[in-house]
Amino acid sequence: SDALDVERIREDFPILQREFNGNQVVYLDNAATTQTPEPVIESISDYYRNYNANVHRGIHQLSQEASIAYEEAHDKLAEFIGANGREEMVFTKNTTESENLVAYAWGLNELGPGDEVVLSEMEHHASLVTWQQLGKKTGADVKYIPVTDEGYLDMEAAEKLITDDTKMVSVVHVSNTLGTTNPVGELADIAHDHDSYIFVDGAQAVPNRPVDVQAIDADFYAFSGHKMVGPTGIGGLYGKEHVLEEMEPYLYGGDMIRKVTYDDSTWEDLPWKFEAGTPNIAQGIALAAAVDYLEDIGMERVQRHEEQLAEYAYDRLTEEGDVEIYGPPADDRGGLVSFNVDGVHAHDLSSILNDHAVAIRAGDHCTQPLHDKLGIAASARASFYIYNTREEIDKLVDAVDDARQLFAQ
Ligand SMILES: Cc1ncc(COP(=O)(O)O)c(CN[C@@H](CS)C(=O)O)c1O
Repeated sequence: SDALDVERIREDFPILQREFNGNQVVYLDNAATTQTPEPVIESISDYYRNYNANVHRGIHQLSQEASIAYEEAHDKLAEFIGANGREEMVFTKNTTESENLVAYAWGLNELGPGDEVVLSEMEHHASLVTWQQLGKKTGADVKYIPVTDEGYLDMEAAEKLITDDTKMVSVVHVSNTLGTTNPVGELADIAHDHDSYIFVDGAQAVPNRPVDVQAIDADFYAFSGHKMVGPTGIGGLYGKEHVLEEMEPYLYGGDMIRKVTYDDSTWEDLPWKFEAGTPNIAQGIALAAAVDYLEDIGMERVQRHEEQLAEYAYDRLTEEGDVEIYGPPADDRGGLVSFNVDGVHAHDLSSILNDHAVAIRAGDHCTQPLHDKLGIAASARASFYIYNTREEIDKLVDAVDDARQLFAQ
């Protein structure tokens, strides 16, 4: 069948065999971070065991091998997201650093009073706080595209908010709280009609579905390796080559320079101009192994699997009539559900679920303003990935029922 082989995949994740209080772990916190399969773990060990060296073409064999592997990882990630090549694929620590890189390397130099940055009300703090603070530093105004009651962006409002004063639109591709998929291609068109850049936060999209940054026509696109079965400490910033060429470096130091004198310096080619100092070499190489792992499954299959689980979870969780789920309908959301159970605080719920070895997230998921807008202090969130099953969702629902019995009397 065209479905992915979950049982085969689960064999690559020994952590899923762990048991707490006699219960096998049910890991449903994949929007926070995903687990790491053996081939990715092995790629890290293999690097340190067999060809650990500093990169950028030292003159000895080990450095050559490490340099080539690290550089070719850029090619693989570029291809994975539809970029033209490594020149458009900067490795960063994570999505947060990618947002900050553009805010400081571009925003600080280009924004000033009278300029506007347009965000959405569902932005993650990585984008929202970054551009909010850049606005304060530069005098630029920050505006927010409203989110409708159904959890979608109000596109009529977006058309009005994005004007010739807009210099940057920064929007999330898939919301980590609502599960909404935003029309980022349409937003890119609107932004470009007004000569604005668009930055797309793809932290919850690159791991979960096919992404083509050129089809979207994003000027910048960010993602994190640890959310796509890669290690922590590595992420990506896609930028159109001509845009990155015009940008000043973000961090200065070794590797990012071409010539240095006491008076001035010149910069390396892209993407190295934005990768100062010794990079996370093993993590970059392992991120390429993560791409191999996901491409072996197929991103269309990954997306379909996750979305079917989210739909099943939505339907099961709402059977009792006392659960509110935030965001779009069951059949129009990414692989996560954020919810509350009447009479049970999200933190109490997650604690009871933990007694059942069911791992979810509770809190604001780094979208506090959105929670304020929803009128809730916190929500519980279950997020699914390639190794989750319907049986695990049944365990989630049973544990929720246990909490309901305990708290909602
Ligand atoms: C949409 C979105 N944008 C940016 C980030 C930040 O990713 P970093 O790798 O931490 O830099 C995240 C990570 N969201 C985690 C931690 S708050 C979650 O539990 O939802 C995200 O979901």
